[in-house]
Amino acid sequence: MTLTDTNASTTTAASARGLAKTYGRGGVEVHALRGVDLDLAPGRFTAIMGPSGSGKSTLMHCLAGLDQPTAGEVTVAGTRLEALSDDDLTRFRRDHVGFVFQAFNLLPMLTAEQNIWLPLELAGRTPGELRGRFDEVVETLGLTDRLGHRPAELSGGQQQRVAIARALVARPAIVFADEPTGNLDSSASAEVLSFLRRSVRELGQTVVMVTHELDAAAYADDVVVLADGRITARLTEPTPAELVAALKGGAA
Ligand SMILES: Nc1ncnc2c1ncn2[C@@H]1O[C@H](COP(=O)(O)OP(=O)(O)OP(=O)(O)O)[C@@H](O)[C@H]1O
Repeated sequence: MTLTDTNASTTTAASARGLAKTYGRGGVEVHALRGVDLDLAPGRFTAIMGPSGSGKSTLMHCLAGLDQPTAGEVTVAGTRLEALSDDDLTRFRRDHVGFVFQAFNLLPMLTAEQNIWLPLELAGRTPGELRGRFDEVVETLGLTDRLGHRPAELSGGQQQRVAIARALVARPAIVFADEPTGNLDSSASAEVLSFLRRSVRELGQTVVMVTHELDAAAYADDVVVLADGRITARLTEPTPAELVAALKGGAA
């Protein structure tokens, strides 16, 4: 296995214990998470699935340090997030967490290569130390001959691959992908998912993806199913039938 983050805990890339998140107060409380325990092993591709409103985004945001849980603990790359100040948390996310969103969020006036380097430049890191990693990521994502193109000159799938390269280049302990194929047609989705899969297999990257799509979840090693703020199933390389049964809340 090629683990790429030296700070990562040897057993989990990220974990949650007793995670709860309640929005609002008084008579209008919404219990988005109701006690979630989860361990995400390094070098694996995990899909988080469940009905609309089941807590998928809230779980991802708490794991990524973008939202604070009401109760419970989150550990990423061996660091307890609740122990960090706001500034330290921002720095921690920048150095250890990668994000891929449904909207590609590329800057239109920059080339693919400039978009990939931008977060590192903003963080004051020099390309020198990461040149080899850049080449490896670009090769894995099939972008070598697209680096000089601006986003408007790339297909949707290629733009999302640039966004994934941008998330991977700093060697994050974990990459969170929120509906990464939500804006893509089915062939571009398949292309993006297979490259995401390659980044797990070939670069040892840990990836967590929220998705509604059964086809997308089929690329993952592990699937976590949420319903009403609780984990109702954890499946490893499920068959489509097992996945459908778990999503319906029945026994697989
Ligand atoms: N900022 C907020 N304020 C109040 N309630 C919220 C807030 N964010 C989420 N919720 C509520 O928490 C619950 C879980 O929301 P969450 O977005 O995590 O679900 P989800 O599974 O990601 O849904 P979807 O698949 O529709 O994106 C929902 O009932 C939602 O309305």
